[in-house]
Amino acid sequence: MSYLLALDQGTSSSRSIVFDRAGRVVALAQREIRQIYPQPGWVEHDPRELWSTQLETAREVLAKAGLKAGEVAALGITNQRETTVVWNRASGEPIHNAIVWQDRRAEPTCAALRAQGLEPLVRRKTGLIIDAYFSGTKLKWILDHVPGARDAARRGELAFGTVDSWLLWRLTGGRVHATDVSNASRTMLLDVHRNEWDEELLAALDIPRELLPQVRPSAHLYGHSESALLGAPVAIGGIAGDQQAALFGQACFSAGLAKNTYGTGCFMLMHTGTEFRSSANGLITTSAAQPTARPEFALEGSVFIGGAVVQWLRDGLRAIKGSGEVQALAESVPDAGGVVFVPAFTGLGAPYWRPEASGAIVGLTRGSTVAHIARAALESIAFQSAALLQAMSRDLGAEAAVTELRVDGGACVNDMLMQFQADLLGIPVVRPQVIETTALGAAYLAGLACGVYAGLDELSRNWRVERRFLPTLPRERAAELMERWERAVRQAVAG
Ligand SMILES: Nc1ncnc2c1ncn2[C@@H]1O[C@H](COP(=O)(O)OP(=O)(O)O)[C@@H](O)[C@H]1O
Ligand SMILES: O=P(O)(O)OC[C@H](O)CO
Repeated sequence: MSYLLALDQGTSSSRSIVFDRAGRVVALAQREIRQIYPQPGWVEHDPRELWSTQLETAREVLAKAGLKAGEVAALGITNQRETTVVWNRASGEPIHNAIVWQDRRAEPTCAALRAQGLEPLVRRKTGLIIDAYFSGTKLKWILDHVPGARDAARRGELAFGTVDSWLLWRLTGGRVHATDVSNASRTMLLDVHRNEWDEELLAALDIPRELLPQVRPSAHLYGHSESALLGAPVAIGGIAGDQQAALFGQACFSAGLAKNTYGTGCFMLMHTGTEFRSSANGLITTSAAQPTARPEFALEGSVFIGGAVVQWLRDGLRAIKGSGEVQALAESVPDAGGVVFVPAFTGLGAPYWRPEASGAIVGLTRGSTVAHIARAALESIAFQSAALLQAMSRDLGAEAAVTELRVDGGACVNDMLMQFQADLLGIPVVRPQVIETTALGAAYLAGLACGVYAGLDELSRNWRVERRFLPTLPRERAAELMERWERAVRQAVAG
C-alpha cells in the first residue's frame, strides 16, 4: 500500500492528487474557487468553500484512482500561504471570510509598525519584511473589526489558522489545531530560530496567544481524518506551504538548490540548509519544509504577476483566446522589437517592493504589433525571475552560486519562456517530468512521516529531468537586456 494523497488548496482552485511511491501522478481532481473582491485591494475566500471543494476533490480523486481510503498510506496538505482564517472552536464556523494573501487592507497597520521602528526586530526573528502580505496584520484586522472577537479570543473561544490549519481542523473533526513550521513562518508571528510563537510580536499586534495553533515539523503525524469523510480514517502525515512544498517536491533539500514556480505569480526559493541568511537585496528568509525538528531555511523572492500577465493578454487585451496560444503569437516575431512590458498591476513585489508602481509598456514604435506585446509579456515573467536570481547571487556571493534552476507551475510548459529564462540567467533551466511538484512535496512529507520512504535519498532518485534548456545568448547581450528591463522598471515606478 504505497499510494499517497496530496490535498493542494491554492489561490484559484482546490486540487487533490494521488501519487504512487515513485512520485508519479495516478489521478487528479480539481475545483475552481470563488474570488471575492469586496473593495479595491481586498481579496477574500469563503473558508467553507475552501473546505467543501477540497473534500469533494479528495473523494473524486480516490474514485478516479480506483482506490479506497484504506489503501492510501497517508495524506499531506499543502496550501496557498498567508491566507488567514478565524473560526469559533465550538461551532466550527468561521467568524469572517478568509483574508487572502493578495489582500492589501492591513497596509495601515504595517505603516504603524514600521513607524514604531519594528522592522529590524521582525527581520531578525521572522526573516520577513513588514508587509500586508503576511498573516499577522490580517489577523489583527479581523480581531479589530469583528465585534467581540478579541475578547472571545482571550477567552479561548476562537481559533486562528492559515489554510492548512483550517483544513486539518475540519479533517480531524475539530480535534487537532496545528500548523507546520513553513506555514507558521509566513505569519510574521513566529520566531523561526526556535519555531515558537514570539511574545514580543504577539504583543505588538495585540494577538492573544489562545488563538494560535501548535507548531509542528512539516513531516509529522498530525492525526487521522474522520472516518466518515473519506470512508476510512487516513493518517495526516505532512503539511507545508505550497512554495516550500514545491521546493521539497523538486528534491531541493540542501543549500544552493533552487526552484522557480511559474503560476499566477512566480515564487523563487533557494534552500540555504540550516543557515538563516538575511538578504540585503530585497528577498525574504523563510522556513523551508522541515522533515525533522531541525530548523531549515530558504531565501525567497515573490513576483506578484507571473502567468497572470498571460491571463491579461487573454481577458484584458483579448489578444489570445486561451493561454496555450501565447507561444505561437509571441514566436510570430523574432523578438520583442524593443518593447518592454512591466506588469506591475498590483505594484511590484520582490526584489523591488514598490507597492505604488503601476503597469507600463515602453519602447512602442509605429512597427509594434500585438505579437511584440505578447512576446514582451512573456519576457517580463523571465525578467522578473532573473532579477530575483540576481538578488540571490548578490546575497550569496560567488562561492554559493546557483548552478541550475528547477522549474514548475502552469506557465513552465511554455518552451519559449523557459529558453528565454535560460538565456537571461546564463545557467540551465531544468523542467522535471512531474511538474505537480507542490502536491508531490506534500505527498513526500506524508510518506516520510508514515514510513513509506526511509529517507531523502529515495526522493532525490525519483526526481527526473524532462527537458534541460541551455543558455545560448552571449552574456553581454543578456546584460543589455537586463539593463533595458531595469530602465523600464524605473519608469513604471516613477508612474
Ligand atoms: N502556455 C502557457 N504559457 C504561458 N503561461 C501559461 C501557459 N499556460 C498557462 N499559463 C499561465 O499559468 C498560470 C496558471 O498556473 P498554475 O500553476 O495553475 O497557477 P496557480 O497555482 O497560481 O493557480 C496562469 O496564470 C496562466 O496564464
Ligand atoms: O496558490 P498559489 O499557487 O497562487 O500560491 C500562493 C502563495 O503561497 C502565496 O504566498
